Parts: sequence; structure tokens; C-alpha cells
Amino acid sequence: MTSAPWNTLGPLTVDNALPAVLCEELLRHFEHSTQRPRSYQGVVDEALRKCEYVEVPEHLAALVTAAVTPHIDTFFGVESYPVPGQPTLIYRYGVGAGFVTHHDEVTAVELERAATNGQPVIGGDLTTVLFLSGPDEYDGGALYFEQPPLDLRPAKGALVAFPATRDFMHGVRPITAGARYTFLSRRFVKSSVLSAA
Ligand SMILES: O=C(O)CCC(=O)C(=O)O
Ligand SMILES: [Fe+2]
Repeated sequence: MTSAPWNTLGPLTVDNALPAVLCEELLRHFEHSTQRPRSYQGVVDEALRKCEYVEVPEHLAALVTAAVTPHIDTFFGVESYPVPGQPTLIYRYGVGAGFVTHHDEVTAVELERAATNGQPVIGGDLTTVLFLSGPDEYDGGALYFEQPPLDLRPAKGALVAFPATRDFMHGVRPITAGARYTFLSRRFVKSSVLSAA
């Protein structure tokens, strides 16, 4: 039971949220797809974010949704659902910068640049990250939060979820060896005041 508002809770971490076979299928999809450099605020700059992405087909995204929704709804005390029509992405971070500290709110400049740069814009109330790599597969690369300070290098198949707001500043520490794969989607909270803002 929780009485705190959902947008003050998190990050939630759940080990073994995704079965190993689904992690493998998502990784196979990544390897067989066209990989593109991912932007930050609509600009590709490897000093701020060194990352490639592919989009996930609907049938695979639906399997992830089914696996994670009960964990997320129970923890945040809400009903949530993937943002309709919005792509979900797989990210690969090789050796390099990781991803600088940021929040997950969509900004006006990102939207403006998306009109011409071909980059997907993914916005919503909650961010959902699934780890498709275990900590033995890369060095560095922690998903970190600033306040309170927290560094996460969870097991393969783990879920991390948190409000996509400016209160949850986070980033990915530089990767110093190996490669780190994550699945990224955003969700709306039903009847959320924030989702209408
Ligand atoms: O890949 C990750 O661990 C986090 C990525 C992230 O923060 C984002 O896409 O906004
Ligand atoms: Fe983020």
C-alpha cells in the first residue's frame, strides 16, 4: 500500500522482470536491424551520449509490456500503459561517454528538431528501462540518479522504472569496456494530471 503520489516514487528496481529468452530475442532483433546513432535533445553528439538505437516491433514490445505492467502498477499505485503509437527502442552503449545527466521530459527544442532529424521522440509519465546486459558484460555504464545518489548495474532481465520528470535527474556513466544494451519505453499514468500538461 502506498499513499505517496506516483510521481514522487522510485526508482523501482525488479530483478528477473524479463525472461532470458525474451532478452535474447530482443538482442537478436537489434543485431539484425539497421542501427542509428541516438540524439540527445535532437542532436547527435558522442561527447554527450554515445549510443545506437533500433525500434522494437509491436509483437516484441507487447511481450515486455505484459511482463512489466504488474510490477509498475503495484509499485506506483496506478494504472499505466505504453504511450499509444510511440516507438519503443533498444539502445546499445559501446565504449564511450554513456549519457550525460538529464531528465526525461520532452523539450520544445527536441520536438522542433524532430521535425527534420528523423529521431523518435519518446515522452510520457514514467520511464521503463529493461537491462538486456548483465554487469559482467560491461565496465562502467551504471544507470545513476543524482538525488538521492544511486548507481545501478542490475542483472540481465532487470526492470528499472521512474517518473519521467525533472525531479529524477539521471544518466549513464561512461562505458569503459564491453557493451551495454537496454530496452526503453515510456508509459502514461491513467487519469494523470501530468500527462495532460
Ligand atoms: O539506457 C539507459 O540506461 C537509460 C537511457 C535514458 O536515460 C534515456 O533514454 O532517457
Ligand atoms: Fe533518461
